[in-house]
Amino acid sequence: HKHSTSTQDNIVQHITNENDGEVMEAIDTNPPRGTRDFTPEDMRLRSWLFQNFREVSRLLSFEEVDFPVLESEALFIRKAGEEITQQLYNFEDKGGRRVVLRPEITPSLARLIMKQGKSLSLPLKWYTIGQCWRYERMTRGRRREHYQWNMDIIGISKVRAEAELIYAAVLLFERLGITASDVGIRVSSRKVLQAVLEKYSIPQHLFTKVCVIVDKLNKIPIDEIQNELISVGVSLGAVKGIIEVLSLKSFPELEAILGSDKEGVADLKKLFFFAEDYGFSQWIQLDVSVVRGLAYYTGIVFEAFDRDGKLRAICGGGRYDKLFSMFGGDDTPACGFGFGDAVIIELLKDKGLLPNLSHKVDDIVFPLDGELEGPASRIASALRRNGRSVDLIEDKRLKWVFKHAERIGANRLILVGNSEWQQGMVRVKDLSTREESNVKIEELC
Ligand SMILES: CC(=O)Nc1cnc2ccccc2c1
Repeated sequence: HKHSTSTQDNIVQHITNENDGEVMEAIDTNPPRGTRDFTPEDMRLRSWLFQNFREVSRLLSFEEVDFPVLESEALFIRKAGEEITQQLYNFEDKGGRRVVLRPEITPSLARLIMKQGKSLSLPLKWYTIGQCWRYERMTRGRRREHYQWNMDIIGISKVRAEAELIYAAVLLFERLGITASDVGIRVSSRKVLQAVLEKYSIPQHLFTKVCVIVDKLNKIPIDEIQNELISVGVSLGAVKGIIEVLSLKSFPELEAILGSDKEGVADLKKLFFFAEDYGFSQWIQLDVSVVRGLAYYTGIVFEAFDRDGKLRAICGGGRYDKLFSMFGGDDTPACGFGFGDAVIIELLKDKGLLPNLSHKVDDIVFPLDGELEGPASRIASALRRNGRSVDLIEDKRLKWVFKHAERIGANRLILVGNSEWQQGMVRVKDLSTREESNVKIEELC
């Protein structure tokens, strides 16, 4: 009989084996809360997406790098109240070290650049695809891990770098069949917000906190935003001014408020100018409400969104010229973006753009009776050495083998039979033309 006790996190069933009364614990087959397994079908879709990330990185001459998922907690301790630093998946290891499962990639990248110091010749264009973690109360049932494609350009201070990054994202979208009518990219610059703070003579040290709060616009009610701004020390007049500027959507409006000589406005105008040459003008729009929620952005910031407004941001990034000096390093200009593996898949589903990926095998090799298993292995081995993927079958009935061949979409079914083998032949059924023929072993390729 079964009697099960269930706890929140893992259901463990005690199956009492009546024969010898021994309790055999059945493991909980679910992965840890907020994490996913990838079945072969899931993995084909993920690999297809990641292959596209890699191809775009190659097209833009980015080099692949990688970092440990485990990092020192110190790398992510920031005082700006970001959600990402309030949900650190942190713990103390057996050596008493404070460590985390990284919530993002950029700090690790900065760490490696600093570690390599003068030996690196700038500029660098690096990319990685890595799993990131957060620990949030499961009340929201959100995932605790996702994979992110990160693209970063280190050592270029001009806006051309941001144009390359936005172009990379656009190229990825186009490769997946997504168009500028499906997705837009909101672009702004934190220097615009900085100009507003100066206009209201708000002290510089509030800049990062204001950005993190303002990033929650359109996510939490406007009066909560105002309260949070006031609570960090922004005057009511300045709060009104900030909210007003954030609603601007055109350069004339922006210049009317800030003047056209402002660095932030000039940067954005350059970006929109470059967009013409790159061919991504249709994708971008000025939207001053975009600040992104990470403390270290200092200049242009951008995020891709679905024009139906059903999904969270698809990807996002910006310039972070102060991150290296924050870590005690030189003032190295940098910009980059992160592109998650979850929202993009939801978008592709909504647009009917999910690819139909099946398990591909070139040949199925099947010995028609027991003592032909040796020859069958010999044939499979020769074919594999020639680069063909082979599924060598045994202990199955021929009926099953035919169905299996159809199911996994093999190109050829190679049957090793006695009489044919005596003449150095095998029977080959081409599964696309359905032709059957006897083929010499050496002609099998
Ligand atoms: C849609 C989704 O899975 N978002 C997600 C999931 N896990 C994360 C883990 C760390 C940082 C951000 C994350 C974001």
